[in-house]
Amino acid sequence: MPQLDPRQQLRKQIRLQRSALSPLQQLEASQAILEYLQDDPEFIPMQRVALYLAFDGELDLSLLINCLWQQGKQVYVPLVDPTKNGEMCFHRYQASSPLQANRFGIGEPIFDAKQVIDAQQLDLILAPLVAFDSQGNRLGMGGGYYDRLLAQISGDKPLVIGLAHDCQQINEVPVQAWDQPLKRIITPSRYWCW
Ligand SMILES: Nc1nc2c(c(=O)[nH]1)N(C=O)[C@@H](CNc1ccc(C(=O)N[C@@H](CCC(=O)O)C(=O)O)cc1)CN2
Ligand SMILES: Nc1ncnc2c1ncn2[C@@H]1O[C@H](COP(=O)(O)OP(=O)(O)OP(=O)(O)O)[C@@H](O)[C@H]1O
Repeated sequence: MPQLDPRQQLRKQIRLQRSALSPLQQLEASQAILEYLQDDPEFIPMQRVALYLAFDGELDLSLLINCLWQQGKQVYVPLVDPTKNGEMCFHRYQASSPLQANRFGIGEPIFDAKQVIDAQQLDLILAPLVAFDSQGNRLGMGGGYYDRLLAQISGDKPLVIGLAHDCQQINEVPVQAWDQPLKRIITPSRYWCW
């Protein structure tokens, strides 16, 4: 059997831990995130928010999504390009948007070029991750989707915040040259800012 590389091993281990969280732990985590964001004055003017549709034990954002819709804000979710390896865009997601599973089994809206937004037009990106460390280093699912996208962003806008359960924190992410460290991460127990 070929050995998994250390990043693959970490992904496997943390994904298992994350999937083992109970429905109650998941619910409490979702509520905690909603409270952090609702109480943050910085968040109030933000109109265009990209986030993700949770799978595999990721911190579930359904509560937040409903709250954003109620506030009349625009919600965007990732849509992977099936023709280009590693490329994704952010696509509008409304209560009426039909969803279909992508190649990874993650729900996404049906592609419509008019509903794609340039990342630079967003106010906020809430990014999923598999593992993070106390320096803000991020390990994702391994597709390089967010690394590529975040590499195109410069300046203060959009604000990028990683979201994770506390159990996703590890001592040290084995970083690669292309990894994009995060300036902020929110977990149910802590708001990290670097
Ligand atoms: N909710 C959510 N949506 C997201 C991401 C995410 O991390 N979370 N992504 C963030 O990048 C992109 C999808 N990235 C992914 C990359 C790899 C795998 C995955 O399951 N890989 C398999 C093996 C590869 C395959 O099936 O082709 C595996 O690891 O077992 C899933 C999603 C876009 N959408
Ligand atoms: N800015 C970039 N430009 C081109 N290729 C990149 C870039 N960032 C990452 N990649 C490629 O993507 C692949 C996967 O990267 P990595 O393992 O770091 O993904 P990840 O951070 O875990 O996943 P994700 O960012 O999708 O959550 C690597 O082989 C890397 O070469």
